[in-house]
Amino acid sequence: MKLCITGGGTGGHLMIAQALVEAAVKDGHEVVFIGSKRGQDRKYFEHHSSFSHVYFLDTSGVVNKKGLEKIKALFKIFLAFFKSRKLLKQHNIVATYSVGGFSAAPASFASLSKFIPLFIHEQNAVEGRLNSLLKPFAKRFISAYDNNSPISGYPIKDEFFKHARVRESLRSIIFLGGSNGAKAINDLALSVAKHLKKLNIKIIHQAGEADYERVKNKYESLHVEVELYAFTKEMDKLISSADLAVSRAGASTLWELTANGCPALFVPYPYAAGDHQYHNAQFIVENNLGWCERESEDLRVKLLSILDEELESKSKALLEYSSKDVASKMIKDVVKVLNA
Ligand SMILES: CC(=O)N[C@H]1[C@@H](OP(=O)(O)OP(=O)(O)OC[C@H]2O[C@@H](n3ccc(=O)[nH]c3=O)[C@H](O)[C@@H]2O)O[C@H](CO)[C@@H](O)[C@@H]1O
Repeated sequence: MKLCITGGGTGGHLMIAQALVEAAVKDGHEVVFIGSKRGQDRKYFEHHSSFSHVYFLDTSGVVNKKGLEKIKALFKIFLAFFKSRKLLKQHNIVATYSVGGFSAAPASFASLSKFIPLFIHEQNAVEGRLNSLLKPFAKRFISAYDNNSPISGYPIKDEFFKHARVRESLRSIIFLGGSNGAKAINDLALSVAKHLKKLNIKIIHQAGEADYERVKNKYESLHVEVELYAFTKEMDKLISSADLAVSRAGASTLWELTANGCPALFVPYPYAAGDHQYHNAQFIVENNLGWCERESEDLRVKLLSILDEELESKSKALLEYSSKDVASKMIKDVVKVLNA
């Protein structure tokens, strides 16, 4: 099968594209990527990837623009739409998988215009604008938050499953600020550091590049030992070694914690589009799998109350909730739909 994967902008979308291309190539399929010159698409796939061909078109976001800027962005998408149509024809593409983001627009519309089946993966509990627009025309709309989704679960790396374990007691806690770090989570960690030391609870902390030095100095002045990172490539190992997490509610991190069985207090990024991080976290809370508190609330009080909570039942429930091999199931599903 010759497949096109389209979309990107941020790591959240591109990680799904990566999981899908790896699963497709493993099954012997050929995959082409159509993304944008803007955002992180190039950083992810320009030099090393499993795609047979990668294309970065001249597109930019539309949603947050006004007036002339919006018209310019729409016109670029219009031109990229024709370019995408040519690419789909040139590579004999039989199906397109969109992972969302503005860069998915040209190839998604081009696929529909050529009656090439369109599949969509939505990462968040609140649908992105483009995904909502395209949903009625898609063959499949995959979402980990929708119990009626044809495939359940979220595509994440196997490593998080390999080291999964049931948490029975609280001996270590990990603070996670997402790819850029989060000042609110850093401040919370510092405000409870001495208390955690007294309770003999080890602290692991990913503070982000921008706030790293400040956080490091503060821990030193508090005389609290900490395993501190600005950014880590060993997230699976760090999460596995923790019994509780305090984390932003970006989709990948949330599902990585779930797959690993690590209960978490989520502190959503308040400015995410459509407040989607809050709704991602609410999904966890409603299913009794973890906790969520807004940045504006008293995070310290909330966290201290969670330290006394029983972790085992939540950890077990998380493990039961997560599904393995989701990317592979998504690729096999495309083949099934095409052969139906
Ligand atoms: C600010 C914002 O709008 N972020 C959005 C962005 O998330 P963003 O990509 O920032 O965050 P996610 O939590 O989805 O993913 C972060 C990824 O980076 C990894 N990581 C992070 C830190 C580190 O030191 N090392 C490391 O490897 C994590 O393990 C995870 O795999 O896209 C997601 C999917 O659409 C959304 O849910 C998020 O709301």
